[in-house]
Amino acid sequence: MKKFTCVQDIGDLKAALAEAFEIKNDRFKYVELGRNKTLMMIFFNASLRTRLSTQKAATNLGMNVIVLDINQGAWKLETERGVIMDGDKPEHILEAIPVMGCYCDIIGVRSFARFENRDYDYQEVIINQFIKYSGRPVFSMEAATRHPLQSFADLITIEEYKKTPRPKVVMTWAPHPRPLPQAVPNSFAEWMNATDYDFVITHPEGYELDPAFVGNARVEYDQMKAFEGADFVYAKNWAAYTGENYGQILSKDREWTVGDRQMGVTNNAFFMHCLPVRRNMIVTDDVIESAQSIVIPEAANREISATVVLKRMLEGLK
Ligand SMILES: CCC[C@H](NC(C)=O)C(=O)O
Ligand SMILES: NC(=O)OP(=O)(O)O
Repeated sequence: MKKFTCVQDIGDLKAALAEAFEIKNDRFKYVELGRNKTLMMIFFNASLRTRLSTQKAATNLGMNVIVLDINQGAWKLETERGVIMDGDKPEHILEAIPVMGCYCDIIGVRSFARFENRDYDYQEVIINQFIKYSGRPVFSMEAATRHPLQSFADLITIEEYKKTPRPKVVMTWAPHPRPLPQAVPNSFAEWMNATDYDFVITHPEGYELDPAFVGNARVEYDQMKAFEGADFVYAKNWAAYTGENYGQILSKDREWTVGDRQMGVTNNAFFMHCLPVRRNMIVTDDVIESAQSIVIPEAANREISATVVLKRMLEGLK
């Protein structure tokens, strides 16, 4: 595996899930694979789960780990080519990337959408520069348009908890005080569309995601209707994607906050969220604390999805 940025990069999902459950059963089984190999994790944005679970995954495989928070301690990076660098950025990313590649064997990158220009974000400029110039295998720790480590963990979790072969999975928008990226919902939709689940997306009008990610999913503007008979509810906020509204907050309607009212029309659905979550904006205290909430096992599976991806990258180094 040379890159992991999207569902296609993991290949056959059944094989990937089998590998995940094998590792979950014995997460140190491949501890020799990473001996004297170094993972470098590069964060342009904050993180708790990705930072901790990916470092744990690397130690499961016997790897050394270097973590760099670009905005704390490293030189401010110019990322645009052709810019006369007479401002506050002493280093260009096109030098920094191959230099970082000198000190490691595998690179993970977190670089969120900037919401300044939709084309720039959706061309995935930053992570593609790492893929092109680092000389190392690169995986996404959430980029501008996807979060594959999260979505792989979400799939593992649904497979563990589903009570029917083809569960109804509903991804619902919920309100948030800040404009959040479309990466998590895009990615979840991409992975759900790669399964045979009954997948529905529900959100207020104006929050339509990129059709490339929505695919064949059913879109329902009536949240209660969408929730009817659901087996899994996946809640997430995202800023508007379409046209001039890109990156904007169009609604903070707390009628969309997931509570007992909505969960009451489901098929005793499990509640999921990638975390961090704003309680009583995205979901009520009662729902996220209920027996149906699996947000903690979902977060725990981030260690498993990262271990599978790192294992495949290490195997590719041989
Ligand atoms: C895993 C989620 C990361 C990020 N969340 C925030 C709060 O920025 C997002 O919504 O994409
Ligand atoms: N779900 C997730 O990626 O969490 P962090 O942003 O804390 O890494």
